[in-house]
Amino acid sequence: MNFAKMHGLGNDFMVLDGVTHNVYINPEQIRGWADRHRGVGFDQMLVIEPPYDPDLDFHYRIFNADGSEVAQCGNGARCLAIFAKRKGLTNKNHIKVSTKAGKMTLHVERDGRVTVEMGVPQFAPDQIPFRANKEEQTYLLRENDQTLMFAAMSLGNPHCVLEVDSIASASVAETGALLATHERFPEGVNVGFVEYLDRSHIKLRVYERGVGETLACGSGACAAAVLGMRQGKLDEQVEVELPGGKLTIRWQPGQTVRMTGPVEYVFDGYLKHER
Ligand SMILES: N[C@H](CCC[C@H](N)C(=O)O)C(=O)O
Repeated sequence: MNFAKMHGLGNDFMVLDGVTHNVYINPEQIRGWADRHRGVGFDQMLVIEPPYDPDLDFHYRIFNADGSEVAQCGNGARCLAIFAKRKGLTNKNHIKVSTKAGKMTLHVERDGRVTVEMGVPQFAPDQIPFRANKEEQTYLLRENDQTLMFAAMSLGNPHCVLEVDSIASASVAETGALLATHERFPEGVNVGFVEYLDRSHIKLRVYERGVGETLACGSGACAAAVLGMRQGKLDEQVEVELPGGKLTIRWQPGQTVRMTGPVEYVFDGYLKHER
């Protein structure tokens, strides 16, 4: 089975062509291939498939390293656009795809970066989903001997974002693991830690559901920017500095979030794969 290894700011992917071939995978295989010592090694697996809808170009499926299937991956969407063009699956520069979350458009820019229309953010607790009595700008959660304050939303996948004075000293692993599996997030959650530099620049680290901390999280960058804008702390275009590099996020209330960033195509691989 052929695959491509790609990344967006170090958030790395094993990409499979499910358009030209039938791809048969299961969670146990995904976990094995995700292993960075015994397998290929990746944060997520992406599978591009034929569209379900005639006015779309492709459908795409996303699997975390733990084998869980999810509905949104911003860095992955950028890589998918470049993969589809490199493999000759399309010659378009504006590619319409669907995921479990809905429809997105991928715009391949002249400089090789890709802009993704990520969809309209959802803030209602039952849309995230997050167990809360009503929608708030920020929520408080008491756990052990600490009180955590965060904002929360969905972009087809759930995000909560905590403001910290310095992301360098943020307890990403501990607090990330605690929130990512907390009962008040019945489907889990991606946990962002944001440091505000000014009204158009933030620093961000993300503990991803189903993976752990990654070098970058596209939907997490969108969530941190949108939640900051919504709290009046950020302007409508924000540069998000992640450990792996920078993304540009643009949003206005009621509109789709737009994320722009780079893509790297690292290598083509082949896996001897018995079904
Ligand atoms: N871990 C995420 C999926 C991948 C998101 C991230 N890699 C991105 O670039 O958006 C989740 O379980 O919702």
